[in-house]
Amino acid sequence: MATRAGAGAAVAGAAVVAVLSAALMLYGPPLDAVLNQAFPLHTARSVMDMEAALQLVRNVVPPLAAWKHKGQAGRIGVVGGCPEYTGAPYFAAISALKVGADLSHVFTTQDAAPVIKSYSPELIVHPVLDSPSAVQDVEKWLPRLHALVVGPGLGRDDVLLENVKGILEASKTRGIPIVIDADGLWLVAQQPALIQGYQKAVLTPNHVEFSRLAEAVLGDPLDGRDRYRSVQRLSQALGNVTVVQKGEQDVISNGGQALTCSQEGSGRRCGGQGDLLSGSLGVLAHWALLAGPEKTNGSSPLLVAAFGACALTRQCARQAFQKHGRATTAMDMIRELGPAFSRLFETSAGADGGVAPTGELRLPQRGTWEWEGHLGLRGQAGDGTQVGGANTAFMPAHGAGRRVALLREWVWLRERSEEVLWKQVRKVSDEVKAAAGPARPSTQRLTGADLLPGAAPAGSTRAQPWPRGVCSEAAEDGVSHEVTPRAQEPETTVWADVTLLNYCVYGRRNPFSSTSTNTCGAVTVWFKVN
Ligand SMILES: NC(=O)C1=CN([C@@H]2O[C@H](COP(=O)(O)OP(=O)(O)OC[C@H]3O[C@@H](n4cnc5c(N)ncnc54)[C@H](OP(=O)(O)O)[C@@H]3O)[C@@H](O)[C@H]2O)[C@@H](O)CC1
Ligand SMILES: Nc1ncnc2c1ncn2[C@@H]1O[C@H](COP(=O)(O)OP(=O)(O)OP(=O)(O)O)[C@@H](O)[C@H]1O
Repeated sequence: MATRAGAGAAVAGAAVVAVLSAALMLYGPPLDAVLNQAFPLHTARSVMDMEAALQLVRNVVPPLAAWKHKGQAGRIGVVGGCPEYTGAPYFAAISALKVGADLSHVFTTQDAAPVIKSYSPELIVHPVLDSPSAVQDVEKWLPRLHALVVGPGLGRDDVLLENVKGILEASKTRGIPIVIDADGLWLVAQQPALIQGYQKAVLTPNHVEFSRLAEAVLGDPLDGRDRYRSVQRLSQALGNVTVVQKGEQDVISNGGQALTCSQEGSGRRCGGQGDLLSGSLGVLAHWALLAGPEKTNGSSPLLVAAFGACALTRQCARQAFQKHGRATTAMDMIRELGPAFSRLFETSAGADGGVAPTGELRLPQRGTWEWEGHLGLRGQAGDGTQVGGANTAFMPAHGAGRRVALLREWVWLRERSEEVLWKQVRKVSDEVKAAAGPARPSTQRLTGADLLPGAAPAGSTRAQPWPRGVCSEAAEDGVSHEVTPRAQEPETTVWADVTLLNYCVYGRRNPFSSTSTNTCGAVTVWFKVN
């Protein structure tokens, strides 16, 4: 697992504010390989471990697509909330939506329901949990739900816990993935048989909840010296349910495999972070099980999902803390879910139509990986000789979404100078021309035929910059293209010391500008981080 410090060391000091797409391998290495490197716990994790595990998560994220209908990306149910705790189920349910579920239901008590509804019109809130017919009321919805999150803000009222017991039994019968957190874990500690052997369950205990479970199930208090072993033992004793022990590092195990997540978070421990995690995990668990071990290279989908949710929560914490410091609350973290998700799990080079995210350049280890990036230019697009001005790219996304992602990619190399970059591009261009003939520029209206399949260097993970035809469709799709105000651009700066390997350029008249001389274009560059 990566430490950001490690990444920071590799990129220290500087200056690329960019959105560059990481052309990572479609499938990462087998999780076993990651796991083998992930322990012992006290060893520092490398960027490669981090990237490998994150890549497995990326593999299970479904593409956004025009042909999909509402609900296909996930319908999640949160069972929890009581008059005292209305925030927790809200945090979990809204997090599920923001991670990408289409619909998020909350099953709560009659008193808590209007309060939770009042927080958000986006949640579907059922005031049923304290009703005598609670189990049947929830059961009616189960066929439509892809995952349940049980416990946030539930409290410990006996009637509610009894109802939740019935809901758990009904959900298990239907094979629904269940994330159990907070007071749901209290219930499990009282009656471990409830989830014994149910391998679609994920438990997400904090320190106290873990100790309680360990005592109940293993008869031991927590062995703080060997968290990995404790988590593994608890998981095994429960029949290989997945356990996520949250803490300074999150330790995840299904009894066989184990993984740690030490993604940089923040020092702020405000309440609600666990709710964000459990709601996010509900969605990721559904996606991962749907994708299956094929997409996780044979490894446990729930382990991968849990890792993804931990990394995401911690990334939200980190981003929120950068903005709000000590004042950070769970809501601030939830607002970061979109950008954090993009940063960790979406790449503009994704073959499945994901719109390019905003975010920082994710740098690989020095000297090891090859990347593809897209550098925008305005001015005379083409052979790269007249560049300057705003550095804006219309970058076609791929696949079904057919949207044009407008990216403002500001690239500074060392001196924060575009000119340095373009000198590099020209230099590489000359080398490429010498070796293989010129890249063919186009300043015409872009059509599929104008796409320049610049030769990817040997071993490139993508054969050509983007699929033929997509650009022309994108240009004609009538989407309105707005320039993102600069102020909204991410301010993250990272240093890239790169060697450019190859590039190709395309350009066309800018259909969104009244100035006839204004062209826009993009260049795909393959480069290596030194
Ligand atoms: N806005 C809302 O509606 C929110 C509602 N929430 C809901 O509240 C309900 C109760 O959940 P809970 O976590 O407060 O109860 P529980 O597990 O009994 O802990 C009690 C005590 O254990 C300790 N302690 C806790 N963590 C620890 C750690 N890592 N390491 C060490 N010690 C630790 C700490 O003890 P202290 O330090 O105070 O002595 C703590 O006070 C539950 O339904 C939840 O969903 C929350 O989601 C937040 C937002
Ligand atoms: N010391 C820490 N350093 C960094 N991240 C942490 C630390 N402790 C917990 N976290 C992260 O915070 C998130 C929530 O964990 P936490 O232990 O706060 O859960 P919780 O007590 O169940 O939360 P809630 O307040 O929602 O009930 C997890 O993603 C975890 O990785």
